[in-house]
Amino acid sequence: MEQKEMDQVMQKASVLIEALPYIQKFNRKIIVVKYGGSAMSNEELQRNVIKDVTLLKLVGFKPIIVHGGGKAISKWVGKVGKEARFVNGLRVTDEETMEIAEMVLGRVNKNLVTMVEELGVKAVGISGKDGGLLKVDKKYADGQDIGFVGDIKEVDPKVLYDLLEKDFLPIVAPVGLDDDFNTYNINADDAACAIAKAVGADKLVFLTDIEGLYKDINDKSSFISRLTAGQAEELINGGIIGGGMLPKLNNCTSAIRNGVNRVHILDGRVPHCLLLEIFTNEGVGTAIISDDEEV
Ligand SMILES: NC(=[NH2+])NCCC[C@H](N)C(=O)O
Repeated sequence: MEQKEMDQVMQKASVLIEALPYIQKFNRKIIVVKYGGSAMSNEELQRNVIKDVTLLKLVGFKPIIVHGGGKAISKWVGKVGKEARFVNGLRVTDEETMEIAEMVLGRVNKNLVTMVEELGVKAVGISGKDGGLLKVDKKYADGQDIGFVGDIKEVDPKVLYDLLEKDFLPIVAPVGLDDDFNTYNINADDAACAIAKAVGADKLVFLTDIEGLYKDINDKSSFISRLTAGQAEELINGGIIGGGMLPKLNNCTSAIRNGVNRVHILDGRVPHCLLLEIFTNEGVGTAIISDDEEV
């Protein structure tokens, strides 16, 4: 073999060897993946995400996917001649909108199941209604009634444990029931976070539309690769984190405070970001770790 070829072979081998300690460490561990945003927008990105999650499963992790509806809910709401309305980023959800959201999420859910099945892994798609997984209260936006938007008040993880034990890959659509068995739409980030806490996940991963956290959003060199939950709370309290990132980061710290080992914010637009984050030392996104770990 020529030297150049030899180098290439060694490079490939070292990538695989770098993964070894993580494969050992996360064996049989639960990892919750929130799948939403742009990573859902085209089929190629979808297949990449599904391949990554399936690979995680095949090397011995126990992944759970919690997904959103992407742009599809607004599209279908528009098709029936309704205008999508949001208050503080929350979709105003009347009965008809809820009906559409549940249908769209059901379809997205089964598409994801199909993609996993195509790769030879058994997946089961459920919503938060199944097995009483997600119980909600009605949520208000600044005191305003925004319809069937739910705040998770209780998670019963039994159905997920049963599926994992039987070696199925659970795929969850964020829909839940209130005490009167009305149907509610739930923010997928909130659902993923609540589920990760309830099942005692080792990792919670958010696939988002940004690279991760920045100290200064206008300065690309201020990217934060790792920080502790305490440091994240300092950023939150210091008003450094704005807009859509704030609720996400609150979910991250809440997960760590409730027993999840690490939370990762990844750019879902980067192909195979999940594998790059989990199987390499440096990762590609932002890892939020517990306070007793070293940054
Ligand atoms: N963004 C980072 N610094 N990531 C580090 C990831 C380390 C390791 N692969 C893990 O999953 O825990």
